[in-house]
Amino acid sequence: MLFCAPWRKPQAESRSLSEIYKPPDGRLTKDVLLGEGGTGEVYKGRHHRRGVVAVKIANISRDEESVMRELKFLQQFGGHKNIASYYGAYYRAPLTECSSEHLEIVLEYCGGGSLHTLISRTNGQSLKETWIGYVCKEVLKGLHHIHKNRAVHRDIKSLNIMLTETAKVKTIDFGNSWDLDPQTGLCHEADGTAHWMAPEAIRQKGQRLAYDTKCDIWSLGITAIEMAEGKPPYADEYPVEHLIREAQPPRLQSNNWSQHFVSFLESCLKKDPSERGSAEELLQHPFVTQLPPKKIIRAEIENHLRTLQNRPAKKGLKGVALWSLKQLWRACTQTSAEEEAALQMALEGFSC
Ligand SMILES: Nc1ncnc2c1ncn2[C@@H]1O[C@H](COP(=O)(O)OP(=O)(O)OP(=O)(O)O)[C@@H](O)[C@H]1O
Repeated sequence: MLFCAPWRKPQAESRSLSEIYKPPDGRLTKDVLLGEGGTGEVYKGRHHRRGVVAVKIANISRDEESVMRELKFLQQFGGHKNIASYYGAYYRAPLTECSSEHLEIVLEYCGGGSLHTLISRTNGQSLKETWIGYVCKEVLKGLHHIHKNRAVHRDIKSLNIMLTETAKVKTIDFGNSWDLDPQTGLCHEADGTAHWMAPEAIRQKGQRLAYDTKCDIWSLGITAIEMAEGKPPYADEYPVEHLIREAQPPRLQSNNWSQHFVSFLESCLKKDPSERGSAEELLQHPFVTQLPPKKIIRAEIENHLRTLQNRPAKKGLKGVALWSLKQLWRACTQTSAEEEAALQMALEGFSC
């Protein structure tokens, strides 16, 4: 019996990848490295028609099937406004006999960085509750679209949620995504990142897995805790799988969060997936329906992203001290408005 429909190369596409995807031939240039994952590196680049883009370099010699599966999901879902757009892919032949074939996947550039970076570079590693509500709402919209089409993302976490420079929220990385079985609506393959994985998606010895779209909702709940507390529950525990399966669902540590937030999390983190809210249901939850106007929240986040961009990345105390001294020196040589801004940044540098 077929459960998770495995990806198969369509009949019409039994041609070689070099025939399906053309070489870039000067249409695509790569610039700075944006990030690195299991699939390969992601660069900021320039496409002759799209302008600034992100370029994901996927090694097809290593795992062609998973790259092609990711491409399929990008093509299918990249049109949604909460999913990074897919613009196309180019083929790169191996440079030598021993090197690998690559696909250069061209994506919408998310210039605000990952949600993970936003959390880790914010003082106290805790985001404002309205920002958490806004991010959850935008991710839920993307998930609703994916789930409606009978697929699961299976790797929702702060590293796979990106922000544009204007604080729009975009889900990335469909490398773990999977189509649900058309008959049962279930998936039986174990995959995901341990701390964010739903209890039912964790394989136990001798047990057959069976889970559905609700696994993404659990991962979103864990991501909401990450936004509030800077890390997922049991962050320092390895392995964590037995805790996720056996312990009570995680809760927020502080009592300072609103009842709406607490209740939203309870709906995301029900251990029994049939009691967990769906994306569609959670989009009606007051935690995300009673937010201040989106344009206000986006302006706040956009402003914060700009401040972070002007601040050095964490380089240890010495790096921060040196940078802050430079800012102080600049403050002494500038006009009063610039002086105040530079002083503010210098002080923030010491606390970041
Ligand atoms: N569209 C984008 N715009 C800007 N940066 C991006 C974009 N896509 C990816 N990145 C950066 O590259 C990193 C790796 O991307 P991605 O998660 O897609 O790679 P991966 O190899 O599939 O990772 P994983 O090992 O989690 O499967 C991201 O965390 C992010 O920092």
